[in-house]
Amino acid sequence: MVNRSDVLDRVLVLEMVRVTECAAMAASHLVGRGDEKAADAAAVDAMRDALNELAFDGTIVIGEGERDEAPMLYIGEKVGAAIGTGPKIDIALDPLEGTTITAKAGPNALAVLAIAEEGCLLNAPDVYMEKLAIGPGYAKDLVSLDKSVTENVEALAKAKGVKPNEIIACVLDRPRHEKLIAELRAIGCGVVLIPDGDVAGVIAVTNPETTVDIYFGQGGAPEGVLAAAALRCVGGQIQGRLVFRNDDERRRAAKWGITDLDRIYDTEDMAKGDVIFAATGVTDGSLLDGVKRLKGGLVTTESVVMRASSGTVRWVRGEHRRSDA
Ligand SMILES: O=P(O)(O)OC[C@H]1O[C@](O)(COP(=O)(O)O)[C@@H](O)[C@@H]1O
Ligand SMILES: [Mn+2]
Repeated sequence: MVNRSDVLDRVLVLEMVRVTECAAMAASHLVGRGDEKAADAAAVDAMRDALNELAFDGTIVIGEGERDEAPMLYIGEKVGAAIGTGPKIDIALDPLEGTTITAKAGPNALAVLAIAEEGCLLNAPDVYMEKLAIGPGYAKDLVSLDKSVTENVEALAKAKGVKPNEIIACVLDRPRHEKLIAELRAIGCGVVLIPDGDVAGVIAVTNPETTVDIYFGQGGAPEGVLAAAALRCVGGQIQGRLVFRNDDERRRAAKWGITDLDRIYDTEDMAKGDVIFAATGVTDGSLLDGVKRLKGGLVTTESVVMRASSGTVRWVRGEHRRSDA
């Protein structure tokens, strides 16, 4: 028998898509307009309004930044229409993952959201995180951030029954990754360089339709938690280690109760319990198509929503006819 809280949870799954759709449609007006801030602000506004319609007591744990630097959807902000009465939900979000991509009309910009019961999502500070991810079906800890890049590629190649030079790695195209890319190329790996958007980059390792086998490199820690939430639902492994460049960043970590600065977090450490992950494409990408504004005022969206407890993944195509879509 389905109990009441299950029904609520299931309704919430589809409501998540409404939230990411709203953010993606708002940002889509600014695709290719060269204004990252305006695109982000539009997505943030729309996502916050949509979250505030939902019957829960939500707390942002991964958001737009700390209270003094983000006017909305800051870490610790309460959202929802049932604050104090509804179920307590922790929320990790990136209303526009790929602000630069959106400004330049590049690929893979997403509106992203993950929710879980209180305490299930890592309170990651907004610093870099070194990431390593592989798809589903491999032994736990087959690869590790404690091993070298070459050792990890060799271990994965052996498990796949291929040669190391047949492995395809995805890496953010940044000067800080020069050594990493050189090491991958020295083994003969294919390196897919992405301009931005490592949430989609990490998820690509789980998708049989992409050629990507492994994800390497440093990106935002918040994006690491969001990617971990997705991998909890579809399988695959991610490891992350926070990267601190100065004392201010170390202080931020302390503020969120992080004392072991060298800790390696695995998928469950970042997102445990019954996690729900939702994303809507803003621009076309490896995971989702972007928002399309068709003749006659029809607006289409493509979204995905997934749930860790059941492993169900739903692809949702939306047609929006409201004049303000
Ligand atoms: O651009 P940087 O500083 O290398 O940071 C990398 C991070 O920025 C992004 O490329 C884009 O994130 P935002 O659009 O949210 O700023 C993330 O996917 C990635 O984790
Ligand atoms: Mn982002």
